[in-house]
Amino acid sequence: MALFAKKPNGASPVRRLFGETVSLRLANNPAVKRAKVDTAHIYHYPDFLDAATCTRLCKLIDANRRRSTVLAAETVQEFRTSESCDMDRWSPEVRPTDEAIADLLGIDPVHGETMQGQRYAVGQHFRAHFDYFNEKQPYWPKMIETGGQRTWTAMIYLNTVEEGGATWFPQIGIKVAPKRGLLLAWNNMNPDGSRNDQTLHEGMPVVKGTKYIVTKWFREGNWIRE
Ligand SMILES: O=C(O)CCC(=O)C(=O)O
Ligand SMILES: [Fe+2]
Repeated sequence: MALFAKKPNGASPVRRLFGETVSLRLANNPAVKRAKVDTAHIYHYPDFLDAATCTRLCKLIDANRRRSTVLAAETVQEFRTSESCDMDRWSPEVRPTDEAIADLLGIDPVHGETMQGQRYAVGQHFRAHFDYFNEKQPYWPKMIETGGQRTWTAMIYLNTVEEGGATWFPQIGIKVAPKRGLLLAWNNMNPDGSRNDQTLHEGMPVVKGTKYIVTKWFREGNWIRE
């Protein structure tokens, strides 16, 4: 059985299994609530991260930020206007949070990409996009080498934004306002392991204040190589 599916909609047993096992684990965690939609698996965990850790991670992002990028480079200027930084998983400041996210989801940390910190100033945004990869794009062979398709996304809001900056899922009508310590996680796949286009989402422009988040994407294969 090929690990990386060739079917047009991307359905695969590996992707299906990630959906099932992680959903089951989250459903059995009393601190976690599932959003009331049928067409995607989206979960909230309020106060997942304590205030002191949130503040430390914000400072780390401030110290290391650079202009954010996207894979389809031609649209970068207006598409994702935030600043980002890679959060070194082996650093003592990052590692406990990085591993706590993987543990919450029950995913072996080797599947997790390097966690990304993001900072949005007033007016900055991340336009509607999918976190899963488009397997028809020229970048896909490179993604196979680094662990294949993205399955789950987990993000944590590191501060409460005065106004704006919500994460909006326009297809399913969910808007999540940034709240310090809140973790949001969703499966980018359907239950059969195909790509779920209902997971389209946007980081809306910040209206007042600054927004800090960390995002962690999990791959179907190994991101970390021996
Ligand atoms: O900023 C947000 O609310 C969304 C961020 C996002 O979609 C991502 O990092 O993939
Ligand atoms: Fe995203």
